[in-house]
Amino acid sequence: MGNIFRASLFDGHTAIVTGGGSGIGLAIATQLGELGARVAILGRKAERLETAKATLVQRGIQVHTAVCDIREPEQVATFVDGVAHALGPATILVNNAGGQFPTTAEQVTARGWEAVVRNNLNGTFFMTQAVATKHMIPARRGRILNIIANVRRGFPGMVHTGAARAGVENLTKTLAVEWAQYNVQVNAIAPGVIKSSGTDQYPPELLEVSRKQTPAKRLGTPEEVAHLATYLTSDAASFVTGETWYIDGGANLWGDNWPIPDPDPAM
Ligand SMILES: CCC/C=C/C(=O)SCCNC(=O)CCNC(=O)[C@H](O)C(C)(C)COP(=O)([O-])OP(=O)([O-])OC[C@H]1O[C@@H](n2cnc3c(N)ncnc32)[C@H](O)[C@@H]1OP(=O)([O-])[O-]
Ligand SMILES: NC(=O)C1=CN([C@@H]2O[C@H](COP(=O)(O)OP(=O)(O)OC[C@H]3O[C@@H](n4cnc5c(N)ncnc54)[C@H](OP(=O)(O)O)[C@@H]3O)[C@@H](O)[C@H]2O)C=CC1
Repeated sequence: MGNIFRASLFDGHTAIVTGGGSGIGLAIATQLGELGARVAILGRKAERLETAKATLVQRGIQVHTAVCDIREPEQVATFVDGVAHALGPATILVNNAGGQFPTTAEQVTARGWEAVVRNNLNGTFFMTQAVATKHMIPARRGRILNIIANVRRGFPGMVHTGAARAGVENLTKTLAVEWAQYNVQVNAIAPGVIKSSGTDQYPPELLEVSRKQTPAKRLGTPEEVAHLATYLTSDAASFVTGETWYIDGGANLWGDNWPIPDPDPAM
């Protein structure tokens, strides 16, 4: 599918896309950049960022990259200041960095729980607070978009990420209200199962179950998520705030979210 948006839509904007070095984040960074935004991406792996930067620059996009772990507030502050210096204050923030691993609730260790909650909930808040206070609130202008997951019916099989993403969904509502006075809109996207560099790490049989459980009978693409992100960060959505937008081929309405093991017959 081609791009339905106006080429100069984001002229004069600076967009931060966390985790913009791969998958959904890179698709969003590409689309915002192709529509005129200057783009800043971060991640933990320098090599991944360099490869993504080359792709974006090849498309004529002005890019800033820096290694940053969103779980560390000092690194976040340094990154956000670096963006202002390199590209100007951010008008758009897409909190896309995150992830987890499949586990039963009985088996998850304290360190595993903490790693996932820190990544998805703490990291999103640290980045949001820094960008809003340093760039958006002083300018009285900003769009924040949080990428979460399908948590409508809990997240059996990934209890840690379900709890963390539900936290981000609630954060989205709270900040939409608190920051409406500053002309900062805050929304969330809940993707279903998307074929990406992220899900390529999951066992193919799990993804096949998800495909069958999706009414559309296919997985989504990063570009489809990027189209929704473009709408929600554009002026077309200037009266939209505090909402979570599902993009999942109907998956949240039907079928198992993610397969959980059958009961152990010995128990
Ligand atoms: C249906 C929708 C599908 C959604 C798809 C997507 O989201 S696609 C996107 C997918 N993309 C992503 O998910 C990318 C981002 N995700 C990540 O970087 C990791 O998943 C992370 C969030 C755990 C952080 O990692 P990190 O390197 O900072 O963490 P760390 O090394 O410090 O580990 C801390 C503790 O975590 C535990 N533990 C860790 N891994 C596993 C495991 N596989 N197995 C079991 N346990 C695991 C372990 O207890 C460990 O403690 P230990 O044993 O060392 O004492
Ligand atoms: N694909 C799917 O089906 C779904 C994905 N999602 C979510 O969408 C987002 C993008 O996923 P996707 O593109 O598929 O997967 P990827 O694994 O490709 O993307 C995750 C990105 O986040 C970065 N990242 C992870 N942790 C940190 C951290 N602590 N600090 C900075 N950067 C970090 C990674 O870079 P690096 O490793 O270099 O740090 C990577 O670029 C994730 O939050 C994911 O959980 C939600 C629902 C479904």
